Amino acid sequence: MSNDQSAMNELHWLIDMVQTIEVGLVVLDRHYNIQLWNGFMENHSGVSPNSIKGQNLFTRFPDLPATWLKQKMESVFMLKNRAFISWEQRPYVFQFKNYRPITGRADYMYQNVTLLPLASLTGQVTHISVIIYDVTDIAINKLQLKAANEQLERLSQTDGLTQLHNRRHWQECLDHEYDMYTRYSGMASLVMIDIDNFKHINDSYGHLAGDKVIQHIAHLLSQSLRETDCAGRYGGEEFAVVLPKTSGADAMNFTERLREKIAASVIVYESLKISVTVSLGVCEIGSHITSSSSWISCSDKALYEAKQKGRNCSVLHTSTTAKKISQT
Ligand SMILES: Nc1nc2c(ncn2[C@@H]2O[C@H](COP(=O)(O)OP(=O)(O)OP(=O)(O)O)[C@@H](O)[C@H]2O)c(=O)[nH]1
Repeated sequence: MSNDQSAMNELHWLIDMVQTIEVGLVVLDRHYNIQLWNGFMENHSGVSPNSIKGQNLFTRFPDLPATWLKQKMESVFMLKNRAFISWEQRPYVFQFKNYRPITGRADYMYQNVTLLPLASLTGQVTHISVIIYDVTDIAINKLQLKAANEQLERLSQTDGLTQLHNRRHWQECLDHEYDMYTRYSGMASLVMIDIDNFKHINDSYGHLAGDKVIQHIAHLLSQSLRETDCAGRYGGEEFAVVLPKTSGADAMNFTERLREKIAASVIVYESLKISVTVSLGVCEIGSHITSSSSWISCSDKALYEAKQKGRNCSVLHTSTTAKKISQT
Protein backbone atom coordinates (compact mmCIF):
# COMPACT_ATOMS: atom_id res chain seq x y z
CA MET A 1 0.00 0.00 0.00
CA SER A 2 1.41 3.44 -0.95
CA ASN A 3 2.07 6.10 1.68
CA ASP A 4 -0.73 8.20 0.23
CA GLN A 5 -3.20 5.34 0.51
CA SER A 6 -2.16 4.59 4.08
CA ALA A 7 -2.54 8.29 5.02
CA MET A 8 -5.98 8.33 3.39
CA ASN A 9 -6.95 5.26 5.38
CA GLU A 10 -5.81 6.83 8.64
CA LEU A 11 -7.75 9.99 7.87
CA HIS A 12 -10.82 7.94 7.06
CA TRP A 13 -10.52 6.03 10.33
CA LEU A 14 -10.02 9.23 12.28
CA ILE A 15 -13.10 10.80 10.76
CA ASP A 16 -15.04 7.63 11.51
CA MET A 17 -13.92 7.67 15.13
CA VAL A 18 -14.66 11.37 15.57
CA GLN A 19 -18.16 10.76 14.25
CA THR A 20 -18.94 7.71 16.39
CA ILE A 21 -17.04 8.34 19.65
CA GLU A 22 -19.24 8.66 22.78
CA VAL A 23 -17.91 12.14 23.42
CA GLY A 24 -19.19 15.40 22.00
CA LEU A 25 -16.80 17.16 19.61
CA VAL A 26 -17.36 20.64 18.22
CA VAL A 27 -14.86 22.83 16.39
CA LEU A 28 -15.46 26.59 16.33
CA ASP A 29 -13.69 29.30 14.39
CA ARG A 30 -12.64 32.68 15.82
CA HIS A 31 -16.23 33.98 15.42
CA TYR A 32 -17.82 30.95 17.10
CA ASN A 33 -19.06 29.55 13.81
CA ILE A 34 -19.40 25.77 13.88
CA GLN A 35 -16.88 23.91 11.70
CA LEU A 36 -17.33 20.40 13.10
CA TRP A 37 -20.27 18.76 14.86
CA ASN A 38 -19.87 15.03 15.51
CA GLY A 39 -22.37 12.18 15.83
CA PHE A 40 -22.65 12.49 19.61
CA MET A 41 -23.72 16.14 19.23
CA GLU A 42 -26.17 15.17 16.48
CA ASN A 43 -27.68 12.35 18.57
CA HIS A 44 -28.21 14.51 21.64
CA SER A 45 -29.23 17.79 20.02
CA GLY A 46 -31.18 16.38 17.08
CA VAL A 47 -29.26 18.76 14.79
CA SER A 48 -27.31 17.20 11.89
CA PRO A 49 -23.73 18.27 11.04
CA ASN A 50 -24.76 19.35 7.55
CA SER A 51 -27.53 21.64 8.74
CA ILE A 52 -25.38 23.39 11.35
CA LYS A 53 -22.00 23.76 9.64
CA GLY A 54 -20.98 27.42 9.35
CA GLN A 55 -23.67 28.66 11.74
CA ASN A 56 -22.91 30.71 14.82
CA LEU A 57 -22.99 28.59 18.00
CA PHE A 58 -24.67 31.22 20.15
CA THR A 59 -27.27 32.18 17.54
CA ARG A 60 -28.13 28.50 17.00
CA PHE A 61 -28.25 27.74 20.75
CA PRO A 62 -29.61 30.86 22.48
CA ASP A 63 -29.92 28.93 25.79
CA LEU A 64 -26.13 28.67 26.14
CA PRO A 65 -24.60 30.85 28.90
CA ALA A 66 -23.12 33.09 26.20
CA THR A 67 -21.33 35.77 28.23
CA TRP A 68 -19.75 33.29 30.61
CA LEU A 69 -18.79 30.79 27.89
CA LYS A 70 -17.40 33.45 25.53
CA GLN A 71 -15.20 34.73 28.33
CA LYS A 72 -13.77 31.22 28.81
CA MET A 73 -13.34 30.70 25.07
CA GLU A 74 -11.67 34.09 24.61
CA SER A 75 -9.06 33.18 27.20
CA VAL A 76 -8.37 29.93 25.32
CA PHE A 77 -7.87 31.89 22.07
CA MET A 78 -5.69 34.54 23.77
CA LEU A 79 -3.59 32.42 26.13
CA LYS A 80 -3.45 29.32 23.90
CA ASN A 81 -4.19 27.22 26.97
CA ARG A 82 -6.81 24.59 27.63
CA ALA A 83 -9.75 25.38 29.89
CA PHE A 84 -11.96 22.96 31.82
CA ILE A 85 -15.56 23.24 32.96
CA SER A 86 -16.59 20.74 35.60
CA TRP A 87 -20.19 19.61 36.24
CA GLU A 88 -19.68 20.69 39.85
CA GLN A 89 -19.08 24.23 38.65
CA ARG A 90 -21.97 24.16 36.15
CA PRO A 91 -24.01 20.93 35.72
CA TYR A 92 -24.07 21.24 31.91
CA VAL A 93 -23.15 23.58 29.08
CA PHE A 94 -25.42 22.05 26.41
CA GLN A 95 -28.88 21.26 27.75
CA PHE A 96 -29.16 17.65 26.57
CA LYS A 97 -31.81 15.35 28.00
CA ASN A 98 -30.55 12.43 30.06
CA TYR A 99 -31.61 9.08 28.64
CA ARG A 100 -29.42 6.81 30.75
CA PRO A 101 -31.56 4.06 32.28
CA ILE A 102 -29.63 3.76 35.58
CA THR A 103 -29.44 7.48 36.27
CA GLY A 104 -32.91 8.16 34.93
CA ARG A 105 -33.54 10.46 37.87
CA ALA A 106 -31.43 13.21 36.28
CA ASP A 107 -33.42 15.30 33.80
CA TYR A 108 -30.34 16.59 31.98
CA MET A 109 -26.96 15.15 31.08
CA TYR A 110 -24.22 16.25 33.48
CA GLN A 111 -21.18 17.33 31.50
CA ASN A 112 -17.47 17.96 31.92
CA VAL A 113 -16.23 20.17 29.12
CA THR A 114 -12.72 20.81 27.81
CA LEU A 115 -11.93 23.78 25.59
CA LEU A 116 -8.86 23.03 23.47
CA PRO A 117 -6.95 25.60 21.39
CA LEU A 118 -6.37 24.38 17.81
CA ALA A 119 -3.32 25.93 16.17
CA SER A 120 -2.82 26.36 12.43
CA LEU A 121 0.48 25.37 10.76
CA THR A 122 1.76 28.90 11.50
CA GLY A 123 1.11 28.45 15.22
CA GLN A 124 -1.90 30.80 15.27
CA VAL A 125 -4.88 29.67 17.33
CA THR A 126 -7.59 30.08 14.76
CA HIS A 127 -10.08 27.53 16.12
CA ILE A 128 -11.03 25.88 19.35
CA SER A 129 -12.37 22.44 20.01
CA VAL A 130 -15.14 21.92 22.56
CA ILE A 131 -15.06 18.39 24.01
CA ILE A 132 -18.13 17.30 25.96
CA TYR A 133 -18.02 14.30 28.29
CA ASP A 134 -21.25 12.76 29.59
CA VAL A 135 -20.53 12.36 33.34
CA THR A 136 -24.13 11.81 34.44
CA ASP A 137 -23.38 8.45 36.15
CA ILE A 138 -20.46 9.88 38.12
CA ALA A 139 -22.38 13.04 39.06
CA ILE A 140 -25.49 11.18 40.18
CA ASN A 141 -23.44 8.71 42.25
CA LYS A 142 -21.58 11.56 43.89
CA LEU A 143 -24.78 13.54 44.55
CA GLN A 144 -26.50 10.45 45.98
CA LEU A 145 -23.53 9.75 48.22
CA LYS A 146 -23.53 13.35 49.40
CA ALA A 147 -27.29 13.21 50.13
CA ALA A 148 -26.86 9.90 51.99
CA ASN A 149 -24.03 11.35 54.07
CA GLU A 150 -26.09 14.42 54.90
CA GLN A 151 -29.01 12.18 55.87
CA LEU A 152 -26.70 10.07 58.07
CA GLU A 153 -25.33 13.17 59.72
CA ARG A 154 -28.87 14.44 60.40
CA LEU A 155 -29.84 11.05 61.86
CA SER A 156 -26.74 10.98 64.07
CA GLN A 157 -27.76 14.35 65.51
CA THR A 158 -31.47 13.69 65.93
CA ASP A 159 -33.45 12.02 68.67
CA GLY A 160 -35.59 9.34 67.05
CA LEU A 161 -38.69 9.78 69.23
CA THR A 162 -38.98 13.57 69.18
CA GLN A 163 -36.94 14.67 66.12
CA LEU A 164 -35.28 17.24 68.40
CA HIS A 165 -31.47 17.29 68.64
CA ASN A 166 -30.15 14.32 70.58
CA ARG A 167 -28.25 14.98 73.75
CA ARG A 168 -24.78 14.74 72.20
CA HIS A 169 -25.55 17.23 69.44
CA TRP A 170 -27.43 19.53 71.80
CA GLN A 171 -24.43 19.53 74.11
CA GLU A 172 -22.31 20.76 71.18
CA CYS A 173 -24.76 23.69 70.70
CA LEU A 174 -24.51 24.49 74.40
CA ASP A 175 -20.69 24.33 74.38
CA HIS A 176 -20.65 26.57 71.31
CA GLU A 177 -22.91 29.13 73.01
CA TYR A 178 -20.77 29.04 76.13
CA ASP A 179 -17.60 29.55 74.03
CA MET A 180 -19.26 32.52 72.30
CA TYR A 181 -20.00 34.01 75.71
CA THR A 182 -16.44 33.59 76.97
CA ARG A 183 -15.06 35.18 73.80
CA TYR A 184 -17.56 37.98 73.13
CA SER A 185 -19.68 38.05 76.35
CA GLY A 186 -23.29 38.98 75.46
CA MET A 187 -26.52 37.35 76.60
CA ALA A 188 -27.96 33.86 76.47
CA SER A 189 -30.23 31.70 78.61
CA LEU A 190 -30.54 28.01 79.22
CA VAL A 191 -33.88 26.33 79.95
CA MET A 192 -34.34 22.84 81.39
CA ILE A 193 -37.85 21.37 81.04
CA ASP A 194 -39.16 18.31 82.84
CA ILE A 195 -42.60 16.68 82.48
CA ASP A 196 -44.42 16.59 85.81
CA ASN A 197 -45.34 13.26 87.39
CA PHE A 198 -44.39 11.46 84.23
CA LYS A 199 -43.94 8.16 86.03
CA HIS A 200 -47.64 8.34 86.88
CA ILE A 201 -48.52 8.76 83.19
CA ASN A 202 -46.44 5.73 82.26
CA ASP A 203 -47.85 3.69 85.13
CA SER A 204 -51.48 4.67 84.46
CA TYR A 205 -51.62 4.60 80.65
CA GLY A 206 -48.58 2.58 79.60
CA HIS A 207 -45.23 3.43 78.00
CA LEU A 208 -46.65 4.00 74.52
CA ALA A 209 -48.95 6.68 75.90
CA GLY A 210 -45.92 8.10 77.73
CA ASP A 211 -44.00 8.22 74.45
CA LYS A 212 -46.90 10.02 72.79
CA VAL A 213 -46.84 12.63 75.58
CA ILE A 214 -43.08 13.15 75.07
CA GLN A 215 -43.67 13.61 71.31
CA HIS A 216 -46.52 16.03 71.92
CA ILE A 217 -44.44 18.23 74.20
CA ALA A 218 -41.48 18.14 71.81
CA HIS A 219 -43.86 19.27 69.06
CA LEU A 220 -45.21 22.21 71.09
CA LEU A 221 -41.64 23.11 72.05
CA SER A 222 -40.45 23.05 68.41
CA GLN A 223 -43.35 25.31 67.42
CA SER A 224 -42.32 27.85 70.06
CA LEU A 225 -38.68 28.18 69.02
CA ARG A 226 -36.88 30.82 67.02
CA GLU A 227 -34.59 29.72 64.21
CA THR A 228 -31.50 30.39 66.34
CA ASP A 229 -32.73 28.51 69.43
CA CYS A 230 -31.37 25.03 70.00
CA ALA A 231 -33.62 22.44 71.64
CA GLY A 232 -32.69 18.90 72.51
CA ARG A 233 -33.99 15.87 74.34
CA TYR A 234 -31.76 15.89 77.38
CA GLY A 235 -33.00 12.71 79.02
CA GLY A 236 -36.10 10.48 79.09
CA GLU A 237 -38.74 13.13 79.82
CA GLU A 238 -36.43 16.09 80.09
CA PHE A 239 -35.73 18.71 77.42
CA ALA A 240 -33.16 21.48 77.25
CA VAL A 241 -33.13 24.67 75.20
CA VAL A 242 -30.38 27.19 74.55
CA LEU A 243 -31.80 30.64 73.82
CA PRO A 244 -29.06 32.85 72.33
CA LYS A 245 -29.25 36.63 72.84
CA THR A 246 -32.01 36.18 75.43
CA SER A 247 -32.02 37.59 78.97
CA GLY A 248 -33.32 35.58 81.91
CA ALA A 249 -36.46 37.76 82.01
CA ASP A 250 -37.14 37.16 78.31
CA ALA A 251 -36.45 33.45 78.75
CA MET A 252 -39.06 33.45 81.55
CA ASN A 253 -41.59 34.93 79.10
CA PHE A 254 -40.74 32.12 76.72
CA THR A 255 -41.07 29.41 79.39
CA GLU A 256 -44.35 30.78 80.74
CA ARG A 257 -45.89 30.90 77.27
CA LEU A 258 -44.75 27.35 76.61
CA ARG A 259 -45.88 26.11 80.03
CA GLU A 260 -49.37 27.58 79.54
CA LYS A 261 -49.62 26.15 76.05
CA ILE A 262 -48.71 22.68 77.32
CA ALA A 263 -51.07 22.88 80.31
CA ALA A 264 -53.96 23.94 78.04
CA SER A 265 -53.37 21.14 75.51
CA VAL A 266 -54.82 17.64 75.52
CA ILE A 267 -53.09 14.53 74.18
CA VAL A 268 -55.43 12.03 72.60
CA TYR A 269 -54.10 8.50 72.82
CA GLU A 270 -56.46 5.76 71.64
CA SER A 271 -59.68 6.75 73.46
CA LEU A 272 -57.80 8.48 76.30
CA LYS A 273 -57.47 12.21 76.80
CA ILE A 274 -54.30 12.99 78.72
CA SER A 275 -53.32 16.34 80.22
CA VAL A 276 -49.82 17.12 81.42
CA THR A 277 -47.84 19.98 82.87
CA VAL A 278 -44.15 20.78 82.87
CA SER A 279 -41.74 22.46 85.26
CA LEU A 280 -39.03 24.72 83.89
CA GLY A 281 -35.72 26.02 85.22
CA VAL A 282 -34.05 29.04 83.62
CA CYS A 283 -30.52 30.35 83.98
CA GLU A 284 -29.09 33.44 82.28
CA ILE A 285 -25.39 33.19 81.51
CA GLY A 286 -23.15 35.49 83.57
CA SER A 287 -19.86 35.68 85.38
CA HIS A 288 -21.05 33.08 87.93
CA ILE A 289 -21.14 30.48 85.12
CA THR A 290 -17.66 29.02 84.76
CA SER A 291 -18.32 26.17 82.32
CA SER A 292 -21.14 24.74 80.22
CA SER A 293 -21.72 22.09 82.89
CA SER A 294 -22.05 24.74 85.62
CA TRP A 295 -24.65 26.44 83.37
CA ILE A 296 -26.61 23.17 83.23
CA SER A 297 -26.20 22.70 86.96
CA CYS A 298 -27.64 26.19 87.72
CA SER A 299 -30.61 25.60 85.37
CA ASP A 300 -31.14 22.23 87.03
CA LYS A 301 -31.24 23.90 90.43
CA ALA A 302 -33.93 26.30 89.19
CA LEU A 303 -35.86 23.32 87.76
CA TYR A 304 -35.56 21.53 91.08
CA GLU A 305 -36.99 24.59 92.82
CA ALA A 306 -39.91 24.65 90.36
CA LYS A 307 -40.65 21.04 91.33
CA GLN A 308 -40.40 21.98 95.01
CA LYS A 309 -42.81 24.86 94.49
CA GLY A 310 -45.49 22.43 93.38
CA ARG A 311 -44.64 21.87 89.67
CA ASN A 312 -46.31 23.51 86.60
CA CYS A 313 -44.20 26.66 87.00
CA SER A 314 -40.95 28.32 85.84
CA VAL A 315 -38.14 29.43 88.12
CA LEU A 316 -35.29 31.76 87.19
CA HIS A 317 -31.96 30.85 88.74
CA THR A 318 -30.64 33.45 91.16
CA SER A 319 -28.10 33.27 93.95
CA THR A 320 -30.98 32.47 96.38
CA THR A 321 -32.08 29.53 94.20
CA ALA A 322 -28.63 28.09 94.70
CA LYS A 323 -28.77 28.68 98.45
CA LYS A 324 -32.20 27.10 98.90
CA ILE A 325 -31.08 23.99 97.03
CA SER A 326 -27.93 23.59 99.08
CA GLN A 327 -30.05 23.78 102.30
CA THR A 328 -32.31 20.86 101.26
N1 LIG B 1 -42.68 6.37 78.02
C1 LIG B 1 -41.44 6.75 78.30
N2 LIG B 1 -41.06 6.90 79.59
C2 LIG B 1 -39.83 7.30 79.87
C3 LIG B 1 -38.90 7.57 78.83
N3 LIG B 1 -37.74 7.97 79.40
C4 LIG B 1 -37.93 7.95 80.75
N4 LIG B 1 -39.20 7.56 81.05
C5 LIG B 1 -39.83 7.41 82.35
O1 LIG B 1 -40.03 8.70 82.92
C6 LIG B 1 -40.23 8.53 84.31
C7 LIG B 1 -39.58 9.67 85.04
O2 LIG B 1 -39.98 9.61 86.36
P1 LIG B 1 -39.36 10.44 87.52
O3 LIG B 1 -37.93 10.82 87.20
O4 LIG B 1 -39.56 9.68 88.79
O5 LIG B 1 -40.12 11.77 87.58
P2 LIG B 1 -41.64 12.14 87.42
O6 LIG B 1 -42.56 11.00 87.65
O7 LIG B 1 -41.80 12.84 86.11
O8 LIG B 1 -41.84 13.16 88.59
P3 LIG B 1 -41.38 14.66 88.69
O9 LIG B 1 -40.29 14.87 87.67
O10 LIG B 1 -40.88 14.80 90.07
O11 LIG B 1 -42.57 15.49 88.42
C8 LIG B 1 -39.65 7.16 84.66
O12 LIG B 1 -40.74 6.30 84.98
C9 LIG B 1 -38.98 6.70 83.38
O13 LIG B 1 -39.08 5.30 83.20
C10 LIG B 1 -39.33 7.37 77.48
O14 LIG B 1 -38.59 7.58 76.51
N5 LIG B 1 -40.60 6.97 77.27
